[in-house]
Amino acid sequence: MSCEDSFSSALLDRISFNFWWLLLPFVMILVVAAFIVAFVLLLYMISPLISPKPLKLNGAHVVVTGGSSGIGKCIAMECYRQGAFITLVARDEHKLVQAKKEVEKCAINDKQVVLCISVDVSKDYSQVESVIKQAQEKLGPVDMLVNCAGTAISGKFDEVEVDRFKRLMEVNYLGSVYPTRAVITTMKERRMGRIMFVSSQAGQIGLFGYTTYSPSKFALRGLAEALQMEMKPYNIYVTVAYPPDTDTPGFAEENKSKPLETRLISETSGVYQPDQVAKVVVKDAVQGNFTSSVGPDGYMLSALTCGMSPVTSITEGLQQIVTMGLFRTIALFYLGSFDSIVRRCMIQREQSKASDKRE
Ligand SMILES: NC(=O)C1=CN([C@@H]2O[C@H](COP(=O)(O)OP(=O)(O)OC[C@H]3O[C@@H](n4cnc5c(N)ncnc54)[C@H](OP(=O)(O)O)[C@@H]3O)[C@@H](O)[C@H]2O)C=CC1
Ligand SMILES: CCCCCCCCCCCCCCCC(=O)[C@@H](N)CO
Repeated sequence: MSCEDSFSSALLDRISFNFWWLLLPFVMILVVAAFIVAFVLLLYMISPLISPKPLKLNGAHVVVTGGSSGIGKCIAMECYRQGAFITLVARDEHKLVQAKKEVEKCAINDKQVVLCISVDVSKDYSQVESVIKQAQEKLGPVDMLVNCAGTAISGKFDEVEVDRFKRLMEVNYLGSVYPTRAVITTMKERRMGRIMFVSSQAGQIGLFGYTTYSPSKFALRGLAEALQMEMKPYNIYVTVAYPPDTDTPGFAEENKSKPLETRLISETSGVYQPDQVAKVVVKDAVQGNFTSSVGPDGYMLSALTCGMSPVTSITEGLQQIVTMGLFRTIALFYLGSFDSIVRRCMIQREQSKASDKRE
């Protein structure tokens, strides 16, 4: 190799070496950009998980529709025990007066007041609006609205009277829309508030015998999700409660005409006491949790059916991510057992029909 050759190859090495160094700033920019993107993504993931500030029930005005009986009455009592002022809304005045006495027994100071208002929440919006106005004039703006007025009917799809489908949508769905509409403007102005919708486990799964009832409870979830997205910037938090079978006058009434299949399937989840249910759902609403469920089956159902519903804590989000597949596996077994209940009931009925004919 000549002297000249070795000189030019050294020069070439130098040039290529410098070329790589030239890339370094670009690489650094890329790394920084990647970090920024990852950070922004993380912020996006975390931002819906930030928990709201809990509502102080002491001195707050809580309106409970369906507050004269069952779950609603227990919710009113639970809030009263925490120092709230209560408006009970229902139709029957006699039941309202009785409930007022029971709620008053839970007082923790002598300033607390229970107001009763008799109105049908499902019929006329202007009526609902005017009674809410009355309540606000007496006890101040509503801090929390609990939509608990509702009825359950069970029966086979082709045996339920046709007008019941409309009636249940009126009571359970519109009966929650109207009071919510009546309180929301003031809540938006005050940049605070809580709205609770009392759905049901039958608002998470459609079961035999609930073709009238389930849709009216599923509807509440759609309303709640859309409303929550609109209301979050105003610091208003929406909660959907999904109680299991609960020992109330309404439940006793429903049981009188419940198909055997519905009874057997529902037994999977057991019967709870209304004060147990009230404690859980009030706590969730105060914390601003979007979903409120009761009992282990309730917990599994809520994780399984979370879909695109809002999350209110990091643990809730993580639990959903981790448990969903497992719960779906468990759910397949439940679904299998429900199918077999339905099949067995049908075979039994056909056998007893056949033996009746023979006699
Ligand atoms: N008990 C259970 O197993 C479960 C119940 N739920 C839901 O919880 C809620 C309460 O149930 P529960 O406590 O058992 O029921 P109850 O029948 O014991 O109480 C229902 C309450 O709602 C009121 N109400 C009914 N219709 C209207 C109306 N049109 N306008 C105003 N008030 C009305 C009733 O008073 P009045 O009749 O005087 O108007 C009563 O205060 C319902 O929405 C129900 O679907 C959910 C899951 C399980
Ligand atoms: C992992 C998956 C777990 C699945 C568990 C399924 C349990 C099903 C039980 C359904 C009970 C229906 C309650 C209806 C209550 C109601 O709203 C009426 N009683 C009103 O009066």
